[in-house]
Amino acid sequence: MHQGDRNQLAFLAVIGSLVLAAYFLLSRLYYLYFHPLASFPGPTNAATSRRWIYRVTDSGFPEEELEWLHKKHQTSALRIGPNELHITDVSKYKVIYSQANPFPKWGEFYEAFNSPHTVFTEVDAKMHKERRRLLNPVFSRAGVFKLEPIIHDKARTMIKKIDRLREKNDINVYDALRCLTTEVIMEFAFAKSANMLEEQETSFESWFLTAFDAVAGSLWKMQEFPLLRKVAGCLPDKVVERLDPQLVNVFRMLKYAESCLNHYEMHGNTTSHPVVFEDLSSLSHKNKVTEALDILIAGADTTASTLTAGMMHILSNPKIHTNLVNALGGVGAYSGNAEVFQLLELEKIEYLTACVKESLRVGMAVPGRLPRIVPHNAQPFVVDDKVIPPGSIVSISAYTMHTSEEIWGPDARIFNPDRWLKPESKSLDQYLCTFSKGSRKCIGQNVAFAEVTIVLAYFFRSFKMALPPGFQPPERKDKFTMECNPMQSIPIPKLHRLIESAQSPTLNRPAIGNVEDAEQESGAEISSSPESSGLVSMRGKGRTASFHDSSDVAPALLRTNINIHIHINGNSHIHRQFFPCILFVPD
Ligand code: HEM
Repeated sequence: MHQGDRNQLAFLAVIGSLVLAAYFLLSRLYYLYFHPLASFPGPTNAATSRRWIYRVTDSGFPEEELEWLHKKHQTSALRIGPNELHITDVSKYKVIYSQANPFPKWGEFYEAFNSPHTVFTEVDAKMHKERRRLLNPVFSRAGVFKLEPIIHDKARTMIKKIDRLREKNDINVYDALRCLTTEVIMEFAFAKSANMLEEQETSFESWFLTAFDAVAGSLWKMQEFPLLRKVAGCLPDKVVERLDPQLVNVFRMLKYAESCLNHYEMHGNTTSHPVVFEDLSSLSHKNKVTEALDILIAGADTTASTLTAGMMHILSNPKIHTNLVNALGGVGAYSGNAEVFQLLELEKIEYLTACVKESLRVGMAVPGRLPRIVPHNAQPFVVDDKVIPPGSIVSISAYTMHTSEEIWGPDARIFNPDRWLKPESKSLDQYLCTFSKGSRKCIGQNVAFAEVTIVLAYFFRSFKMALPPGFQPPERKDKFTMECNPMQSIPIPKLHRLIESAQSPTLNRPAIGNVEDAEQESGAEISSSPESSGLVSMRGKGRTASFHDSSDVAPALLRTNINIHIHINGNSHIHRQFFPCILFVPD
């Protein structure tokens, strides 16, 4: 190359870099000072690039970070992306997620689920309405009653297996529940079950759960790198498998869904209950498979994580535990006779329903953002006396709704079934946002409600249960739906440890009501540190955990058998946890 050519290339490289630098600088200036959302407070990095929210989302449980930032900036409309606000004004929930005029779903977010035009991902209101009309009957209350025998059948299989294994093997309750809920929805969506509950002789492991974890694990990456998603979508399966071996199970899952549809198309519905395929006859083969698979993914882990969280909370408070067992007629009342547990009967047990609702509230399986676009040609959307420009992306999280003291009172974060049993409690239903609200609310909520009710009844009538002393809870992970970090899932300890736990004074103690009591109980020191914006800081012996406020600390102490060492850094990197480990105490 001539010297002249080299000079020219160097010149072009310098100009290119300058143009790029000017572009970044100008776009930063635009987003910070001239964008329609420029006047809304939030972290600077969030205003200029979406990387900030991807990073926070990927960190595990973004809602706590957002809550802290709302407090820090003293705002109900926090800027969390160049064009996105997170809202905490709870009165606006029904405006965004309304029945008559809902704000439309933000397409880019839902594209990452890689299931275009299903009832869950469809952005176009008309097309969504049409698909929902097809599916509504099978998800109705009448449809759920027809599905009820399947739930009993699967619950009995699970209980029997736990009973068989509990003396010799560790049992992971979270996995057991995931197998159960997946199988129920499979029967419902595919007219066939993969027999996950019995897949392994001595555990509840299943290739299907591995596939689920792979799907959930890749979701935020798919959000962050839409190009990667598009490229991966064009590559042959074999190449994708090579790039990410975990995806083998995902393809296996797709193939399984397809084989179920083929079976259904050849033999028709051979079950005694309605199945989703029946309502989808007008769709193409491919769309039927995607819809059924989406319903399976939407309904399986969500219900299992709610159940797991609910059981942990119930077991962590002896009073609630005893009340529930008594309301159900005592442990051992289950005699293997399914008649005892008919849903209609169970729904009359007020304390059980209260525990179900509280499990759905506190153990919300979809705690995070459900992003929507502020519509044009509508009433101005005003938060903090500021009009939010049409075209902006907004959301109010279930986490925000369910931790609101304005709605639930000072014990908003505490698992308290009694809140549902007061004369005025009926009005609280409108604030239970676990399933979202309006025209895009969960179509499977009747199914989920039935499953949680029936399975809690089976567990608490079949076994004496207790949390083990001093176990390490797994990290809570929000991957759109709540997951336990599989690496940290703790198995149920073997029988010789049950005696120890049954004698543990912690398990018989009433809930500790406040920080002073908690300090006394634990011998640990609890303090509020100003640099962490009122978050609770606590030092003691043992392991590390973090809590958002003092009301969280007391029940946590009880649950974790106290010797915990809590510290919170200025950045409020918080790991609040729930516990998939439950002991089965022999009668
Ligand atoms: C405790 C269990 C469950 C929770 C917490 C839950 C939560 C939710 C939430 C929050 C949404 C709205 C999502 C959004 O706006 O992006 C939703 C939608 C949906 N859920 Fe559920 N769900 C549960 C169980 C189920 C079950 C059992 C099924 C199926 C059998 C199901 C199927 C669906 C479907 C198909 C949608 C999309 C509805 C639409 O957009 O019209 N879910 N769910």
